[in-house]
Amino acid sequence: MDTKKIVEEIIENKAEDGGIQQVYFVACGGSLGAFFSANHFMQSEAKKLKAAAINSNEFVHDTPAAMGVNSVVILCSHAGNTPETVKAAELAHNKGATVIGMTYTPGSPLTEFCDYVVGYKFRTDLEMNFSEDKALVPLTIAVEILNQVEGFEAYDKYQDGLNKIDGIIRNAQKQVEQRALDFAQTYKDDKIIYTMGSGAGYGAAYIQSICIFMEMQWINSSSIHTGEYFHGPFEITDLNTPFLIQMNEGRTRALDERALDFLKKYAKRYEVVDAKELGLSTIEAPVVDYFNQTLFTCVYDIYNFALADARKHPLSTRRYMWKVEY
Ligand SMILES: O=P(O)(O)OC[C@H]1O[C@](O)(CO)[C@@H](O)[C@@H]1O
Repeated sequence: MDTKKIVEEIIENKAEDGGIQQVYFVACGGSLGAFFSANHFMQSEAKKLKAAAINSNEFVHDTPAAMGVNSVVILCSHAGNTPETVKAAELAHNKGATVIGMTYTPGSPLTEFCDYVVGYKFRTDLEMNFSEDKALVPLTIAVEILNQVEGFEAYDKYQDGLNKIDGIIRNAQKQVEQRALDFAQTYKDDKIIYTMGSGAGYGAAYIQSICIFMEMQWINSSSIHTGEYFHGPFEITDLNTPFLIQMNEGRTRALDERALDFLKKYAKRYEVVDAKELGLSTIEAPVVDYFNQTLFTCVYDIYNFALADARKHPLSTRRYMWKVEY
């Protein structure tokens, strides 16, 4: 069933109970980060609908009081077997919420408690169109929910963006090929790399920090919000500390520019990934913000393969994950 029909059916089923009032995005790690732009979209654009992105275990132990028959709970687990995400799905199901499960693994344990199961493509899928990316699938669901519940004026502009994003990302990936190799050579021996970002693109910086630098490369990191940078983190800026700063195209670009101006003055080792320079501006202004995350994540792929190669540390290396009890 396509997204539009799924949302129509959910609205019909909830019509007598007060309709959809809340949307919760629930997952762990990279799958939670993939929800950030969809959640940001809801929080920015909705006048009545409430939305939150919540770690699965927090959702289980500190369940929002409003969660129930008027909620749509969208969960994501790539493997579909992260225990706390499966538990969160079961809890949402038992409370009467409509449960949408996103997984890359059909038939995985997560799907047992889902009213709808939605797939997505992963960036290693050679045949993929980037509009089916893990961050864009929940965003498309969110756009559909908002449009059908409250109306969303830029709905057609969003569909146009979906049609354009694949070409934009393919060009951008080519554009950064040499830069990624240079980055890998420059930073391969660093023990710490901070990431910086803001707004609807922030999820890419978050994933890059926790899943790539920390999990897959064992490099210390933290994602710093460019607006928050001036309220603490900027004190660690010096000529040696590396930063990867992403520049959004859209409403929060001013925050990123302010942080970059400071880096230009007081830092020396920073890499700039700029959505405007990478061609995102062909997507129309009212919706362009929401495409930053997928562009950055897919461009980081090129950097990450180069870095892993230069460091001789494959992205699949783990010490604890899936190996010990946790
Ligand atoms: O529930 P999922 O999406 O399979 O996630 C499992 C793991 O994969 C990651 O998203 C990336 O390896 C981790 O952050 C997470 O712990």
